[in-house]
Formats: sequence, C-alpha cells, structure tokens
Amino acid sequence: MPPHTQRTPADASSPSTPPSDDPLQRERDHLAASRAALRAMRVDVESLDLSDVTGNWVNAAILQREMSDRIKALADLAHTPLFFGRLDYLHAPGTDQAEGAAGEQFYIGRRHVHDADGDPMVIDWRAPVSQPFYRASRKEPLDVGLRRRFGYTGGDLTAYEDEHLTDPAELDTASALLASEIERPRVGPMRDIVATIQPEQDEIVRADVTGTVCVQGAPGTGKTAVGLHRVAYLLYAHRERLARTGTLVIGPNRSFLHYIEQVLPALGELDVAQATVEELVSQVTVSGADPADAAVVKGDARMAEVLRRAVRSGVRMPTEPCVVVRGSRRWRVPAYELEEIVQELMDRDIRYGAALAALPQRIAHAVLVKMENGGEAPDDRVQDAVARNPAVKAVVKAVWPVVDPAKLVFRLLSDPDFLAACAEGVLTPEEQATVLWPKPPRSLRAAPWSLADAVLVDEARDLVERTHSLGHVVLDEAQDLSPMQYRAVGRRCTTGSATVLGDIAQGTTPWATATWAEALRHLGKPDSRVEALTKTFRVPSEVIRYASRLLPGIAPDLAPAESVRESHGALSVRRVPTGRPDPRTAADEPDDSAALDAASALTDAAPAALTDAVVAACRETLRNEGSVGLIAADARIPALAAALDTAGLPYLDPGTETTAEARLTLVPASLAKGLEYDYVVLDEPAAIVDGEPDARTGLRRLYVCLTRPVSGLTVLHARPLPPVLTD
Ligand SMILES: Nc1ncnc2c1ncn2[C@@H]1O[C@H](COP(=O)(O)OP(=O)(O)OP(=O)(O)O)[C@@H](O)[C@H]1O
Repeated sequence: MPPHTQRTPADASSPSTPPSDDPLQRERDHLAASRAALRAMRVDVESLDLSDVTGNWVNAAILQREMSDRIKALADLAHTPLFFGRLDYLHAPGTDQAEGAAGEQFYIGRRHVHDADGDPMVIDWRAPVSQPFYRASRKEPLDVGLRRRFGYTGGDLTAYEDEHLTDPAELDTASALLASEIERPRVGPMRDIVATIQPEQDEIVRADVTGTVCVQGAPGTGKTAVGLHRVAYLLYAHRERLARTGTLVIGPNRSFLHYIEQVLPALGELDVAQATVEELVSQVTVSGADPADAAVVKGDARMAEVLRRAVRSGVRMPTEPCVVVRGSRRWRVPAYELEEIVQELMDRDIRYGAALAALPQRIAHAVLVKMENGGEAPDDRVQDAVARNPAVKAVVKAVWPVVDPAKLVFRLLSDPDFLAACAEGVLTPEEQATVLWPKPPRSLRAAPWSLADAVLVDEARDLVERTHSLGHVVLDEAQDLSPMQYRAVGRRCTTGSATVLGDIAQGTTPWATATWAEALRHLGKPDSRVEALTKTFRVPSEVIRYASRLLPGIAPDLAPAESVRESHGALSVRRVPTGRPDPRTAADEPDDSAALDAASALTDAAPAALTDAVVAACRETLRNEGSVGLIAADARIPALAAALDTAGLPYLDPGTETTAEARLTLVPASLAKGLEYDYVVLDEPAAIVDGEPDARTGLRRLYVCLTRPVSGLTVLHARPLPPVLTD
C-alpha cells in the first residue's frame, strides 16, 4: 500500500459497494457509532436522580455542579471531530509483546467515549496508550503497525492517511493532513493542535508534573499552544491532585488571555484560572506608571533584601521586664530573657507574621516555667491566658509591631531616610533617589501605585504571611518579567511546578531577562530543564529568514528558526516614495531624548503617501482568505484609524475576535505580541523601532511585529529600514 493514501468519499465508495467493505465508510460508521455512544453517556448522566444520594443541600449543590460540568464536557461539538487518529498496535499494549498476543486498535480523540458495555470507542489523547500517536516513528515504531490520521471537512470525516511504521518499503513522506492543518486560515478563535502535536512538543506537554520546564521557542513554534495542552494533560493525568491545589495560566494582558481561553474548553477543561501578573499582585490598585529607570531598580532582585530589612526594621529589643499579675502573685520575665526570645525568633527563618503569632506564646511559656519553679502546676489553658495578658500584649506591641505591607512600601518610597536605612549597601544613593516618589503622595489612598510597586507590596506581604502555592503555573511570554515579578510568580508555585514559556529575542521590557538560567533562579526553580523549540508553524520561511536577520543584534545566542512551510512570494517589502529626503536612518540615530523627540515628530508627520499606500495594501490583502493585521507604531494608530475610516474599511481592536465578515485588525505594535494573522501589513518599521526607549528594544519590538503572519507579510516604509533589513 502506498504511504499517505488519501481518499475522498467520491473515490472511496460507490453506491453499489456495501458500506462495510469500504475502509473510509467503516471509519465513518465508527464515528457515527461513537457519536451515538457519547449521546448515550450524556443521557445516562442527565437521567441520574440525585435526591436519594444527597444527604444535605450543600452536598446536593456540589454534586449538581459536578454533574452539569460533566454534561457540558460530554457535549458533542459539531465542528470538533470526536476522533482524529487511529493506532493499530502490533500487540495488545501491556502484554510485553508476548508471542501470539492479539494487536489492538484505538481511536484517538479529545475525550474518552465508551459503548454500553464499557468498551472504549474513543481514547482520550492524553491517555498513555495514545502517546505513540505523537511519538512513534519509523526509527522507533513503539509497537505501532499502523498510524492513521483522519481529515474532516466541516464535521464530516472525508479522508484518511496511513503510515505503516514497520513496513520498510514505505517511504517517510510528509503528512498532507498535517500540512493542511498548518495552512488553514486563522479566522475565528484560536484552535487546539491536539491532532498534530509534534514529537518535540509532546515531550514538553507530557513532561513530569513534579519538575519545572522552561521552553525557549522562536516565534510561532507553538509555545502558547504547548502550554495550554500541557495544562490539559496535567489535569487529566493528575486530576485529583491539581483539583485540590489549583492550576493557573499567566499571560501578558487580558486580550491575550481572552485569545487563549477558548482553547481549554475544546480540550475538555473548564476549571483553569487565568491572570495577568498585575491581577496576581492586586493588593493595591495600580494607577501610575514608572519611568523605565525607576521600574528597573524596583524590579531588581536586590529589592527583596531592602524589603526584608524594612519589614523587620520595627523590631526593638526589650529594655524593660514583663510583669504578669495572676491572682495574688506577680511573675517577672527579665529584659535579658525577653531579648533572648526575640533574638531567637529573628534568627529563625520564619515569616514575620508567624513570629508575631509565636512571640506571646514564647513569653507565656517563660512565665509558665517560672510558675512551675514556684510550685504551681499550670496547664495549656493557663499558657493561653497568659499569652493574652495585657502586660504580654504590651511587650509584643512594643518589640514586634504589626506590619501592613502597603504602608511599609508607601513609607519606603516616600521617606528618604527610611529607604536609606533599609537599602544601605544594597542600593546606591542614585538608585535610591530613582525609586523615591518625586512628590510623596498625601495618603495611602492617593498613592499612584505602579505595577512594580504592587509587586513590592506583594513581596512584603509574603515576608509577613506565606503566599498560597498552587499545584501548577504556566507562565507565557515569560521573557518580559522583572526579577521581582519572577519571585511573585515563583511564590505561587513553591510547592508545585511551573511551565515557563518565552523567547529572549522577544523581550521588550527594560528589565527583560538576559538568560533563562537567571529567570529560573529568581523563580526559585534553578535546576529546571530548558528545552528549545526551533520549528515555526506560523511564520513562512521567507518571512522568518528576513526577521531572523535581526537576531545577531537582539539575541546573539539564539539560532534562527526553521519554518515548516516553504512559501514563495510570502514577503513583499515596498518603499513608498514621498518626494522628500530622509533625514537619517533608524540605525544611526543617537540614543538621546532630543533624537527621540525628533523621531516622534517624524512619526506623527508620516507622509500622507505612506498612509495611502498602507490603506491600499490592506484593501489588496483583504482579497485573500483569512485575517489581516495592520501593525503599526502606537503613535501611528490614530492617523491610520482615521485613514481606514475615511476609506470605509472597517477594522477591529486586537482583543476582538475576527470573523468571516470582520477580518481586519488594527494592531498597535505594543500589543502585537502573541497574536497572529493570516496576512500582516506592517507600517513604517523605523517608527516601530523609534517607539521604544532604546534601539535594541526597538529592534526586538520590530522582530515581534514581523513574525505575526501565517501566510504573507507586506512591509511599507517611507523612512529607511534598519540596515540589516536592507539588501
Ligand atoms: N503541532 C502543530 N500543529 C499545527 N499547528 C501548530 C502546531 N504547533 C503550533 N501550531 C500553530 O502555530 C501557531 C503558533 O503557535 P503559538 O502561538 O503557540 O506559538 P508561540 O511560540 O507562542 O509564538 P509567539 O512566540 O510568536 O507568540 C498557532 O496557530 C498554532 O496553532
């Protein structure tokens, strides 16, 4: 049999052939039977009578919720095929390839379906028996004789493709179904990749839950997709444990999270929390922004030591004895003894709040020892009562005051002497001046908290009281976090593990991490393994080669990505003549504020010819099938929006999903990260570079923008391109 046989209903069956003789029809029959079995499973759950089994209304409510979740999970989604693959094992799995053991056949799908006898009709893709579907190869067939992939049109099974992994005569050719899945237009919500997960991606998806995995992946290599499938896998393989401990996906912004949140329900998972870093540290409301230099210092890991000192700065050594009066007797704990107790709590590595709770008990214990020595026989209740005695409370208040994390950070940022005392030898005087508020706010409520400040408050809070740790955290676009932000994420998985996804070349914050080793250290997972993904499923080869020319300047240690798709004519770079000389190039601009002012003046005054050409390019590109993203420097967005309005071209915001009717999105460069469009029209690269505080960050932002297209990229420029992008 030739490899990769693909059949359509037209050539696979004729009206005269009995259905059971035709392999494609047999598969369609299995699909119909599986659907019927799924319906029966749903009816079973719906008809369960809970009145007998629930003793009280709380149990009834919990059970009811579980049932309605289960009913939702058992829905047969018309456009998500129930199974997408089949594995024919040479031997029954688990029989250790025993002589004579019969091979077994499994259909692989998004969820488990069984018939009335409980025999499996579709196996969940996450089950161990499904793993060879993703990993088996000719070199290592993993006891699989046949791997079959199914093709669907709408909800109909219309094709299949076979690989006989142990047949030496069969050639190792690329899968046409995989290629068509990768090529499909991107209109609508993001889809899962469960049918086409690649071996190197599967290794990450199924990595052990106890370890943290960090993925360095070039644009479009599937980092986000892998992260989401990993969550779905872990919830399947460790459901009980993670239901108890919780799972969280952290993304850079809400529109990004909205974009990805549609995938998990299709994979059968409804219970995964999502948050941005800002939402994670929401002790105070963020209303301000820091200049880059202040944010860099506030985000530096040294701030953890400053905060540690600040939290303990109020601790005073006792100078007076503690005298407890009980009945007719007075018990006296001398100052030196109290000092020993306080010193011991200082030396022990326990949270400030835990020490505060322990201190009155320690003093009470000292009193109890004296009582015993004095011939009394006090019990535990006496110790509790002594701990609550006003004299003990007064000592505690004087030596170990309550710390409010927000008030503490407020004081650090507004009181130069306090900051100097806590930061001595840690931050230079200049750095201290940088983090202080220029004009101290009048009250806590009036404080213009920035995100970096909120992270400091979160750290201070953790020094006082342990942060709740989850079972697993997925951190996407991780390269953009500051050391203090890594610590904030890390303390949310101290007892669990993390999946860290990112691309050093796409780091666009002034505090972006230089290496994954450093990031993992701040996260508190220094020994985690780092995997690289270098095959891009999104960006066409011509485009990724073009964008990769920026790599030596922005991330010299990274190898350029390879594209899975050769596509000719995917890249078009057009210079728009404006009739006026270009004053300078993007690359030789000096990095000072005068130059930046001049640059933004230039950006604002982009020639009308460029705007016209960009609108025309959008119109031309919209003739293709699929979504179109017009990406431009943030400063250019108002002018382009006005031009699109005038031209009568409707457009969407990045957070809004494209539909067949509304396919054009106007994307500010600062929001382009993580998004993808079939076609991208890129406006004035030099303006995108100028939109950032320094040239390297500008070029990294440009790299992000250049790598958003799936099928085609049109670059329009009036100003010169960065030199590495000119031929
Ligand atoms: N194995 C696969 N089969 C089919 N499509 C895939 C596969 N892996 C990834 N893709 C597709 O490639 C595109 C890029 O994936 P994704 O957004 O996860 O990449 P990324 O590495 O996070 O990219 P970026 O760094 O640019 O944000 C998506 O459309 C995704 O569905």
